[in-house]
Amino acid sequence: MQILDGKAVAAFHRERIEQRLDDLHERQIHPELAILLVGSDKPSAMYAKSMCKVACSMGLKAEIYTEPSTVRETELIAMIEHFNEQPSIFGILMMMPLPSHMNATRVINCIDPRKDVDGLTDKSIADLFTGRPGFVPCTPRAVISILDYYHISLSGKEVAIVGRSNVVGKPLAQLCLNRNATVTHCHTRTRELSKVTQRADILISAAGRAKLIRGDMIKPGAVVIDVGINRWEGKTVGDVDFEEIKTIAGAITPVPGGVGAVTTMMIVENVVCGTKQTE
Ligand SMILES: Nc1nc(=O)c2c([nH]1)NC[C@@H]1CN(c3ccc(C(=O)N[C@@H](CCC(=O)O)C(=O)O)cc3)C=[N+]21
Repeated sequence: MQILDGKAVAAFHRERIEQRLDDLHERQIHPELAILLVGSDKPSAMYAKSMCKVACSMGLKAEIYTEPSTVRETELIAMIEHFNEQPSIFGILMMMPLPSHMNATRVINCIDPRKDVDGLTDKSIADLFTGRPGFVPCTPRAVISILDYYHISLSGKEVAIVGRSNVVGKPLAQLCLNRNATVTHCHTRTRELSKVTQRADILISAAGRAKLIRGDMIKPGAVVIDVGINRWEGKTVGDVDFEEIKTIAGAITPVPGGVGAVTTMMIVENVVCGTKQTE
């Protein structure tokens, strides 16, 4: 069984992105990333922290703006509008999910699409769905980027995606379709989930539930991509029961050190390199 090493993938992209950032600095352009963290969602706090660490290590200025979950929607929108107007800010990253008392769609769509580095606005979503250039959400991009690095083709493959969030599951299905995969999209109401997952050549779990994917759910030799971030006995684990599947799967991304490690690099790339063609 092969470990798909996210750190190696991130390192592969790092040099080119740093070069681009150096070029900008030489031209006296100093891009900044504004990270908005609302409430106390653990994965979001973890992401914000590693995002800052990676950005700083590469010479990209990144700042976390933390607000309590009780912050008013109007106040949050005012912050976004301020970032929209500030020329030094190239990217605005809104951590999801937002507290339930807010209208997340309304808040997100206040982000200037030119600064929407995580591809969350309606404009970015429409661009992705119709194949126009635009910002693509970074976690799904990280998944594709890992498959590309290891030369795992999606074309004609049976792909099962578990989880249908707007940040991960839905855009990921679109990216896999663009690569000519046959996509089955599973979720909490899917009946006989294991029957569907057993068919998959590539199984991607983004459900956010520890030990959801067990050994008897995968096809021998399948590629398993674990996007989950969960706490289990004080440790960070994915959705996949690693011990159970390690003798059955052909390849797997670990948590940590898998998809998450690449996601942060994709954000930096979006901030310093601008929009990408739909992948
Ligand atoms: N708009 C938005 N986009 C997201 O992509 C998004 C989000 N909101 N909200 C929260 C989740 C969570 N998430 C993580 C990404 C990277 C790591 C990460 O860097 N993990 C490293 C280090 C983990 C560690 O410190 O142990 C690793 O897996 O190797 C973690 C979590 C992105 N999310």
